[in-house]
Amino acid sequence: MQNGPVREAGDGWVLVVPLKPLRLAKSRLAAAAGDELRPALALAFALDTVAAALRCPAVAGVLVVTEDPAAGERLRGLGGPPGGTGVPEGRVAVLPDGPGRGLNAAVTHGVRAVRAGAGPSGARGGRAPVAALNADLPALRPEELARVLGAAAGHARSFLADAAGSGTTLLAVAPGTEPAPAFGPHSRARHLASGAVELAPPGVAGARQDVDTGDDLRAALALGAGPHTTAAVCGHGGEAFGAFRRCGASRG
Ligand SMILES: Nc1nc2c(ncn2[C@@H]2O[C@H](COP(=O)(O)OP(=O)(O)OP(=O)(O)O)[C@@H](O)[C@H]2O)c(=O)[nH]1
Ligand SMILES: C=C(OP(=O)(O)O)C(=O)O
Repeated sequence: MQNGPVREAGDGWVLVVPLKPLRLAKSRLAAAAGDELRPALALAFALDTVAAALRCPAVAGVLVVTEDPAAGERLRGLGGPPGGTGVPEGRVAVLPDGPGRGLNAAVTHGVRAVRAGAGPSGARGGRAPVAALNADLPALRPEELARVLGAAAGHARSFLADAAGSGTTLLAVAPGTEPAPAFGPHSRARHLASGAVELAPPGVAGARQDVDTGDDLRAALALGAGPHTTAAVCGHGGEAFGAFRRCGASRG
C-alpha cells in the first residue's frame, strides 16, 4: 500500500475521520448488500477514503475516531509503521470515541485531541487546520481532496455538501475555530445556517459521493472506487451492484 510522500512534521491539514463500529455501520446498505457483506464494505470504504487522503499532499495525517479497535488497526496500518514512512509515529492515529457518543461528539472529540497534540505524526497540534471527513467516500481521489482543502483554506469554517445535496462529507476549520459539527440527515442546511461557508470547487465528484445505499454504491463504482471497495464488491457478487465489467479493473 502506498503511504504517500514523506512529510516534514508541521505542514498540512489533519483529517478527523469518524468511523462507526463495523458491526453497526452502513445499516442502510443492508437491504442491498446483506449483513455479511455490509461490515466488509464499511471497512473497505474507510480504507479507500483514508488511503486517498494520505496520498493528498495537503494532508499531514489522519486521526480516526472509532470504538472499533480492529477497524482502527487496519486503518492505522495505512499510515505506515513507526518510523517506517520517515515520520516517528506513522501518519494515521486512532482514538476511541469520546463521551456523548454519536457522530458529532466523535468529531468534536477528535478535533480537541488533535489540538491537544494527540493527533497523528506530522500534525501541528493547535496550529493545524483540521477537517472532519466522513469514512464512506470510496471514490475519493487525492487531487479532489487537494481542491477541497485548497478552497477551505480561505475560510474559518467551511463544508462540502454530499452528492445528494442534502448532507455533508467534509467540515473544515481553521486553528482557533470551534468545529460545531452538525452532521446527520439534512446537515447541509444546518451547516449553512450555522454560518459555515459552502465550498464549491469544480471536479470533486468523488469527494461528494458518500455511500449510504446500494444506489450510492453503484454511483461510486461508476466514478471509480478505490481498490478495497472494488475487491470487496467483486469478491461478493459484483453483479448486484452492476460492477461486472469493473471487477478485476481496480483503480489502484
Ligand atoms: N466514531 C463514530 N463515527 C460515527 C458514528 N456514527 C456515524 N459515524 C461515522 O460518520 C460518518 C457518516 O455517518 P453515516 O453516513 O450515517 O454512516 P453510518 O452511520 O455507518 O450509516 P447508517 O448506519 O446507514 O446510518 C461515517 O464515517 C460513519 O462511520 C459514531 O457514533 N461514532
Ligand atoms: C452524516 C451524514 O451523512 P448521511 O446522510 O450519510 O448519514 C451527513 O450528511 O451529515
